Amino acid sequence: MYRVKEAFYTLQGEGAQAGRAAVFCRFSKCNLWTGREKDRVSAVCDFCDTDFVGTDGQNGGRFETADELARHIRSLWPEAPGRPYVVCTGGEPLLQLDEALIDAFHRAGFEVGVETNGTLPAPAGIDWLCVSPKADAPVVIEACDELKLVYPQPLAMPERFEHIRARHYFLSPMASPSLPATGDDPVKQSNTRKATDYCLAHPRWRLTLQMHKIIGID
Ligand SMILES: C[S@@+](CC[C@H](N)C(=O)[O-])C[C@H]1O[C@@H](n2cnc3c(N)ncnc32)[C@H](O)[C@@H]1O
Ligand SMILES: Nc1nc2[nH]cc(C(=O)O)c2c(=O)[nH]1
Ligand code: SF4
Ligand SMILES: [Mg+2]
Repeated sequence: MYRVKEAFYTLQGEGAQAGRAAVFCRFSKCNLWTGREKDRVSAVCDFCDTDFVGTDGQNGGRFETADELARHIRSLWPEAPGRPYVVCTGGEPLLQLDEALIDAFHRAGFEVGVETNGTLPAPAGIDWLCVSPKADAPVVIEACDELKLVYPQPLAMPERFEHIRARHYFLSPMASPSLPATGDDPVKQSNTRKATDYCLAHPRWRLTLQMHKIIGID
């Protein structure tokens, strides 16, 4: 059984695949926060901008089999040329994503991207793996396509992750979890300046912005 909070067709807003059309499959639950506001202060990851509790979002639900979920996700992809792309996120997708589901996505014609906090092993077959470390949570993934670190995090500064093999090293300015996606976010503005300065001083790292929030899409 797979539990999905929501699923939607949009443009990937972050990282090296930014601007690419994708169906986002947001799995329920995370291992670093319950998702309840009252638990945020005591959570390992305390700045999450996402609601991943339950299965009640747009196109969300419970899916008994991998093929059933893959068919559902495929129904959200347009009938048009271009390689179908699914981004598995959450919540923490690696609590649920298994090889059976990756195989089902591939059979449905999808390339499979994953957004993970890196604390759980990744199943084989993922086409694009993005690891985004959180606070002092141990990262068990040693190689990925992109490392995308939310910045600044006092317990997770960039130097700690340079041993992880990646094609791209990104800093993503931390946004206020509570503010609406669009509009003024002074905290994000100040973190964007800090991330910019870090990239200028450490050119291995590149800046990525949450483009979807800037343009006001999902
Ligand atoms: C909601 S997480 C879900 C996937 C996975 N649990 C993870 O943390 O990577 C999706 C992406 O949003 C980023 N993110 C979460 N809260 C954020 C915030 N307040 N500001 C900027 N990025 C944030 C995460 O670092 C991750 O790259
Ligand atoms: N457009 C868009 N791009 C994204 N990239 C990562 C996201 C996520 O929440 O995992 C996300 C998201 O929620 N929307
Ligand atoms: S950002 Fe990722 S790891 Fe942190 S609470 Fe949200 S879903 Fe979990
Ligand atoms: Mg998001």
